[in-house]
Amino acid sequence: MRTALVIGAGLIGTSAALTLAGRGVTVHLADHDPDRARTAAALGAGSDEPPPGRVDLAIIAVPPAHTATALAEAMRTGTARGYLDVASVKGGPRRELEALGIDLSAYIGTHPMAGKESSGPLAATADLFEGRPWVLTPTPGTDTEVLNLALELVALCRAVPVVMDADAHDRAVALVSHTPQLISSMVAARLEAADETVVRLCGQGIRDVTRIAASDPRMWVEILSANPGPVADALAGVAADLGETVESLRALQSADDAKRRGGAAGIEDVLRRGNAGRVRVPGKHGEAPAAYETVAVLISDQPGELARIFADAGRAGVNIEDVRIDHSTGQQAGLVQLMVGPEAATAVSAALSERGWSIRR
Ligand SMILES: NC(=O)C1=CN([C@@H]2O[C@H](COP(=O)(O)OP(=O)(O)OC[C@H]3O[C@@H](n4cnc5c(N)ncnc54)[C@H](O)[C@@H]3O)[C@@H](O)[C@H]2O)C=CC1
Ligand SMILES: O=C(O)C(=O)Cc1ccc(O)cc1
Repeated sequence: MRTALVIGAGLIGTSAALTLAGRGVTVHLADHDPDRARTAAALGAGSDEPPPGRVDLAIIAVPPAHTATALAEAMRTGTARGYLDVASVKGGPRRELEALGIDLSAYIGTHPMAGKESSGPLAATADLFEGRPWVLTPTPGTDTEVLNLALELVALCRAVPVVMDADAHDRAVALVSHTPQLISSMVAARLEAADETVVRLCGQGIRDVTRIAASDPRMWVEILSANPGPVADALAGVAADLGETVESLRALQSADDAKRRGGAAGIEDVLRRGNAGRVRVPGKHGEAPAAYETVAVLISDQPGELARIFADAGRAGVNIEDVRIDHSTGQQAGLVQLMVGPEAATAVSAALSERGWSIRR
């Protein structure tokens, strides 16, 4: 692929454009808000001038409700050899395109399983898709050349291609993405009216559970509106667990021993099923989840502290797999949790202690 046109210079479009531009592809950026295309161009994601001729690949990265019309318009003008979209739902946009009576052989629906709670070009990063699944939904009518262009994009982004049927994709993301978004929002919504003295006790657990509650509601209304049935089914499963858990908790307040035992068993059951589900969540590059060890290091709240820890761990030859920062309210200190392979935990603790860091294991 030598040339690409990205339509929709937001988080996903600009991230793909940054990656392609960094790998030598000539990228053009378009957005119905010209400021967005200009910002993406200023970040090094390509040019905000229209392409001089036909490009190899047009990437449509606009909100789901606008995806089919943006695709149809680009296809009508013959902008590219191949066309793909990245919308979070796949069945709806395809059916809309079919209803418009357009020849879909040059189109493939795709979905990178990577994103963020923030949107727009300023949130984009060139490594957003690295190691993440990128779903491709070819049909028997998809041109091989177009499938190959999509595979090339996925490879350039160092993502992992996963071929699926569009409707199977929508049922899958209802469970692993759309329902979690709603649950995260619902947990965070409980905090809206909570007293400040309560909110200041928030620790890492609620931060983890509510990160995606910061996502753009308009975008999510569009995503959920395009996948309501599968999401309602998945959410009904959660609602059943919620109902049973409330009953178990009420039983724990009973004066009757047997009822209390039943309540504890109910709670234990949902927690154990949670453990069993959690171990199935794949690790960093899609492989089985790694059992990392956590080394917690106390840092003072000063510029450059994190860089010093990383440099000291690097000097000890240790690969940091993941990192988390706990800020203590009202204190000029925080706890950095370094996730490392089990074989590296002792070495990194020793090396950091030697350099004067305070370790909490
Ligand atoms: N945000 C996320 O984490 C993920 C989003 N997606 C999908 O990627 C697509 C884009 O999402 P984001 O980049 O997050 O949104 P965004 O809000 O950051 O960017 C969307 C851009 O499209 C532009 N736009 C809207 N309608 C347009 C039109 N008709 N023509 C040209 N430009 C238009 C907007 O001005 C905006 O700059 C959506 O379909 C979303 O479902 C896929 C994976 C992850
Ligand atoms: O922020 C995260 O971790 C996400 O998982 C974001 C996300 C949002 C929408 C998608 O269609 C795919 C991924």
